[in-house]
Amino acid sequence: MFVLIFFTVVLAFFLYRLFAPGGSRHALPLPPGPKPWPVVGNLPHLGPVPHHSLAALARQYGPLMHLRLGFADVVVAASASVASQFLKTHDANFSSRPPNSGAKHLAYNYQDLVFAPYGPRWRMLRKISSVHLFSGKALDDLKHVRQEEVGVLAHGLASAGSKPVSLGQLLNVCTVNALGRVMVGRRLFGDGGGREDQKADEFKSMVVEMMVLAGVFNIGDFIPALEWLDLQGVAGKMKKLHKRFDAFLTAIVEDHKRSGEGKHVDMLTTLLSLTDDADGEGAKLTDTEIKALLLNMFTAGTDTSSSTVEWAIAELLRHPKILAQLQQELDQVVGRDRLVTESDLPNLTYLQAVIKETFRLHPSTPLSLPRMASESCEINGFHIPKGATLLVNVWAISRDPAQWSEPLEFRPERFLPGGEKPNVDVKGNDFEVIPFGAGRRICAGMTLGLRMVSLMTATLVHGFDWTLADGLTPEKLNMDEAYGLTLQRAAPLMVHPRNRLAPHAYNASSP
Ligand code: HEM
Repeated sequence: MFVLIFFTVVLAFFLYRLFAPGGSRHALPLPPGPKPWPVVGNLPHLGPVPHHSLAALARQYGPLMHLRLGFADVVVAASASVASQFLKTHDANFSSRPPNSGAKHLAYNYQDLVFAPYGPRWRMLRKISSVHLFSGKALDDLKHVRQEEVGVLAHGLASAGSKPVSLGQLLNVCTVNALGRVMVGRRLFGDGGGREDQKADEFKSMVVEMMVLAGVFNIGDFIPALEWLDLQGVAGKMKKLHKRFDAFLTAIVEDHKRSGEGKHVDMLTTLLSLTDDADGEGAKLTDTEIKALLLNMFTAGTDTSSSTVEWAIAELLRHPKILAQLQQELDQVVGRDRLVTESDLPNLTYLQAVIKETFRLHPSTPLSLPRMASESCEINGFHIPKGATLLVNVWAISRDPAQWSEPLEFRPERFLPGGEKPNVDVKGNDFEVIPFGAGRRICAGMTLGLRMVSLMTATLVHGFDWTLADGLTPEKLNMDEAYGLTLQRAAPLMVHPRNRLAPHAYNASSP
């Protein structure tokens, strides 16, 4: 076995040197970067938390770096201006994603929206989700669903009693149920009221496992000759996890077909009813494509939003003056007689600054999602080879001291009039803070994500005072990040809520 592996790697290495993607033979140089090791290249440089290691490397080699991971060319953007070169000036060329084991084993072999190659099928899937889920009209039509689910969360917290609550877990149930009602016409878990629910715990752990696996730099993706060996066991774990997700999604789709189409007004009914010539949307979707789309929404759309709110509350607990100022704004605009609604959000200026500042310091996907160069091109005088993977270190960009004063400080005021970035938003226009990415493949669910994150944060801050469990003081709160494609807290936030509104405000009208 050892001899076989040895010769496979050596052969692959020499074939690679022979047919290497033009970088070294090109007139322009490749961007600078750390010297790669033989065969594995710069994989060892990535360390346990790649966005941290890549940020440190960028300080040494500059905001546009070239790495060789195994046999793959990888370029890393670590400043706002370099990111805008890739995602604005050269966006069309970087609108596909590189092949990877996650797309193959977890996302139904690229049949989903997140990993679909840029082209007609991606356009069709993106259009379907834009029209039925994310358009202004679709979002407004379903705003009562989000408000009801956030109301159920507040009701559960108001009756939490003396036991501490795991805030991230409850927020996750809230986002999954809100999305579940929109996507498949029903809640997926329990009553959403804050009691423990084994199925919900299991689902969250599946999503987190998916993000952890998808975040692993899998050797087989970068050294194809070694793919079959699955050295880190990643592909094996992905296949097992895929079976669990598939069973979960198949049950939902079959149940929906059985319970009679036309009864529900939800996205799954619409997807099942599309025909080949359906209203210009292009094609009938197969059951696999439908399951892949549901999988995207339930994974890309839940943990990202709920963990952002968990980070926001953790920051506010560490900054009591900012928390008090936000509560004051909420009391002024909403009063103490009812919960926040989505219609209040445009009137909550300080809340918006707090949300932006949370996204700046804790972007849910710190390395965004990878893109790929469809053709070779020139950026800032460097050669970017065809097929190179692009990583945008959005985490490093939004902590860049060249752009932000005291970048590690949580200071929402920087986004207010008179602050250093009064007109900057997080929607992909201002490259110094791009938590949702930018360009053609910007997050499809950005508007929904922003509304959910804002509504949940506002409701938690307005509805409750908070203390940390086990007598922990805010200064001692662990703010470490766990490893994965998404930015989880290493230690879940355990807290005690204390009601601050009139008792009737918490009486959620359960649908
Ligand atoms: C806090 C909330 C969220 C954040 C920070 C976030 C972040 C991101 C990022 C960085 C990307 C990659 C963009 C790029 O390549 O430039 C992405 C893609 C995507 N997101 Fe989100 N996301 C969030 C919420 C959601 C929600 C609520 C949904 C759906 C329910 C969603 C669905 C998607 C999909 C489908 C894609 C792939 C788009 C494509 O490839 O065309 N996301 N998201």
